[in-house]
Amino acid sequence: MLEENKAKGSTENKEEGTVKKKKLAVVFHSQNSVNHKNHPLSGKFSDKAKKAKEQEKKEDEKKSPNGRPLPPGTARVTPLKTLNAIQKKKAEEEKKLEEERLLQEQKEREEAAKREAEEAAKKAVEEKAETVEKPMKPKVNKLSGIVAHAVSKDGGEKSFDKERAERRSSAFPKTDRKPGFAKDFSKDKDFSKDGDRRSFDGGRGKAQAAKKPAAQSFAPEIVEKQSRVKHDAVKPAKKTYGNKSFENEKATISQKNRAQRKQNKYGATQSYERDDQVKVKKTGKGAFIKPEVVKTVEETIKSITLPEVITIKELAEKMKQKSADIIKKLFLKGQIVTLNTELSYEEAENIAVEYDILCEMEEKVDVIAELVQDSEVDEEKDLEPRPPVVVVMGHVDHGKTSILDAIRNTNVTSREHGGITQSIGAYQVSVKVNGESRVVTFLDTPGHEAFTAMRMRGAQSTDIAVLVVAADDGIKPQTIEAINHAKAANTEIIVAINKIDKPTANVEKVKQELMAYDLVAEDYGGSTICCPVSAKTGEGLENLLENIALQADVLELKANPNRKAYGVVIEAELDKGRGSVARLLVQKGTLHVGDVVAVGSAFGKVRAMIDDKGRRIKKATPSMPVEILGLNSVPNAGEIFQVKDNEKEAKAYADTFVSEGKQRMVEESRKKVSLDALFDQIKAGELKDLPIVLKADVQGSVEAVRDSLQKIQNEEVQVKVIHSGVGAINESDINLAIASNAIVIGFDVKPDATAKDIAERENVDVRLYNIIYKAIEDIELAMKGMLAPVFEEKVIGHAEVRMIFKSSGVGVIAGSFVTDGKVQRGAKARLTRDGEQLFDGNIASVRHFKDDVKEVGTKQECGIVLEGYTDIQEGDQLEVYIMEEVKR
Ligand SMILES: Nc1nc2c(ncn2[C@@H]2O[C@H](COP(=O)(O)OP(=O)(O)OP(=O)(O)O)[C@@H](O)[C@H]2O)c(=O)[nH]1
Repeated sequence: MLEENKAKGSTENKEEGTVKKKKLAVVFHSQNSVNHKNHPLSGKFSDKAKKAKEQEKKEDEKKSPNGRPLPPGTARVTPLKTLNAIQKKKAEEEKKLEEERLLQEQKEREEAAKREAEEAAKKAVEEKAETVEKPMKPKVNKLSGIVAHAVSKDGGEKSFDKERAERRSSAFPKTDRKPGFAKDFSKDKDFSKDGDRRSFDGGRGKAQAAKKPAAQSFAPEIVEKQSRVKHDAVKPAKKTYGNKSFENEKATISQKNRAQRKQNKYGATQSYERDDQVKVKKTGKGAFIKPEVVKTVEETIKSITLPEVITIKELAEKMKQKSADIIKKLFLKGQIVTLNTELSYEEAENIAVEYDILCEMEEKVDVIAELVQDSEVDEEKDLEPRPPVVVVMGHVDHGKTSILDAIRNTNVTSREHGGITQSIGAYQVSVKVNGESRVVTFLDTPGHEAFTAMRMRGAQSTDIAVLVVAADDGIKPQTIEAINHAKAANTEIIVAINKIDKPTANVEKVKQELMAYDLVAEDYGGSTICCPVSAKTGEGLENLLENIALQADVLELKANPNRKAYGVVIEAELDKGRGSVARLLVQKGTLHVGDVVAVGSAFGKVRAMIDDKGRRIKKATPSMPVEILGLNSVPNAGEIFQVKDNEKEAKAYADTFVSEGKQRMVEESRKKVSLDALFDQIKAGELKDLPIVLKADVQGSVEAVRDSLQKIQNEEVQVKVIHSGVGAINESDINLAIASNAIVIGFDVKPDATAKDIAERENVDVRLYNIIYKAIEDIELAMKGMLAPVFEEKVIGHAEVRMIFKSSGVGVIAGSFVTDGKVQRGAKARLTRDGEQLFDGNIASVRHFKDDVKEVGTKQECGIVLEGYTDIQEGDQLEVYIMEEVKR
């Protein structure tokens, strides 16, 4: 109807003009008003109607819901059903809102995750590019691999989304997305952690989750740090929780406080956490945080190597500490030291231990020993039999030279005979053994010299020692010496019982005597080969040679001839016309003319080579003695020679030898065994045996002293008498002592002049005794480090008595004139009259005029009081001396 009126009015308006229009407007107004009687809702909103309605409502309220009037005094209430419905509706509305909000948040998170993934992908690509350029560190390698997997083009994103959805559904089960979620979320610590991480970091969570296993296997620290970083990094996101964020934040704060309390308790954690927090702030929300490898501080025990002696300064440098600190520490312990104070290894070790530093004793490399060592290792298949090298030893006049000559003369062919013009210290002979031609090399240097010199570098140059014993004389001191030399060098001994042509010869007696020296002849049940020979008649020589050859077979003497030559110098000299001449024994390989030889401090190219028959030869094979020309200087006998590739190499060898040799000489002179240093050497573990060379005036003494000495031993060291004999200490004894680093003990004997010279030069400790127990006591004390010092008399001046004074207080004063030197208080004096010594004792006091003085010098007058001696006369001579401690 309204529509109709509207249409009608508009038509009328159009038809009747403006006046009508006005009227119509009024009509329209009245007709459209709800107050108009024609209005369809007329009366509905009128005051009257309103009032009526209210009245009706009041009436209704007085009725029960089912329309019955309420009893007076009761009010109408909303039914429970209706209330429930209202609440349900409200809850549904709230739920709807909450779901919408969560959906919104989820959307936001997905977007954030996408951004993260993109960023991670970008980083991975960058890292990959870096790893292509540089060699990858393990950490980068693993991480880049993981990231690459997370963003791989095909399926990478897909699996990423899928995994993210899975994780989200597991991290946020739908039942948890309720209004109480935030509260529960914050209360549940474990869930809160994971939930935080998984829900807020989105894509990063995925990437990191993907990294996690790899990172764990790589270094647990990485994972720990990552989780902490992520946990903090998501904090700002919590604020987006709208009205729930407050509760969430409260939970975070309480969590933080708990962490803080924990941090305060453990300082280390505190600083660690703080560092991370700083990092989080820097990186900001949503940024990809590259996990850092936390360097594990491993407790490493430092160790240093120390020499036997070290200065404070050197020690500080080795320990990387300040010298001042060490000096201070020692000072506080009552030790006053300076930078240059030398410390023993033990002292230095004690200091180092205080700095938690372990010490090791510096191992001294014997450069020369290394240098002379044969660097080439011969294989068994390359070895070929070589002639034995034999040395002939024995007592004086027992026939050594005669035997050697006889062997040489009977074994050289007529062609060679005339050729023997010179001795080169060794020669070779051919022997027929069982119809087979065999060669034997003889060294014709005096036996013990050959041993001592050859043993200089520890080279075993001789294979067999022929001990010559005259059948008519038996074992003599030098025979024993020779036995001991051979034994000390571990050389096989073949006994040649010589002069069997003599009527007084007694072969059996010699064999019996030999038994005292552990040389038991085969026919006496032993293994020592004894060959009766006569150098004069030549009898038995063939048999001797055969036995030598057989013994060589037993010893299986072999060498590789196809390699660079290596051997030993037999002797060497400077020849006026030919320069340096060295006689060598080739032990391995083949020496050729033109080879460059290095031998000790000498070197040079072999210019010429001469054999034992004086012939020029081009090459020398194992066990061959040769004379070579061409060295730049004269080498020492016993020195090792080696063939080098070129002169430069040989020169370098020689240079090292010279420099090291000097150093070694200093050290060796210090290291020589002496009773004074014995204890230190034992303690340092340098000594296990104490070798002794014993000489006495009679055999009875030798045995008595030897037996007593050999009984001396303690836990660390044992006395070993390596040689004992009757007679003065000679050159040979000293040489043996040098070669074996032994102490020489003389009982009622003295060293001869040469022996004394060598002993002094070579620092050999020679001890002389005339009472057995004193010798034993000294060695025992030395082994315990308690050997008393030795004092030596030192004359300091002479005086002549010119006047006698008598004093009631001091007795007789010898008014004397000091002719030379000085007279010293506390010194000793010997008074002689007409060459006869009347007094030897202490000087009680020395006066100059009336004053007591410490000393009076040459050409001065003084008063001397002798302790306990008054029978002094004018003209008496006084020799003043002091007792000085001598270093032994
Ligand atoms: N009857 C006899 N005399 C011999 C024999 N061998 C050596 N002689 C003699 O013994 C003496 C010493 O001989 P050498 O060969 O000089 O003895 P050595 O051991 O070499 O002597 P040194 O070189 O001084 O150590 C000489 O007069 C030889 O003639 C032998 O078998 N029978």
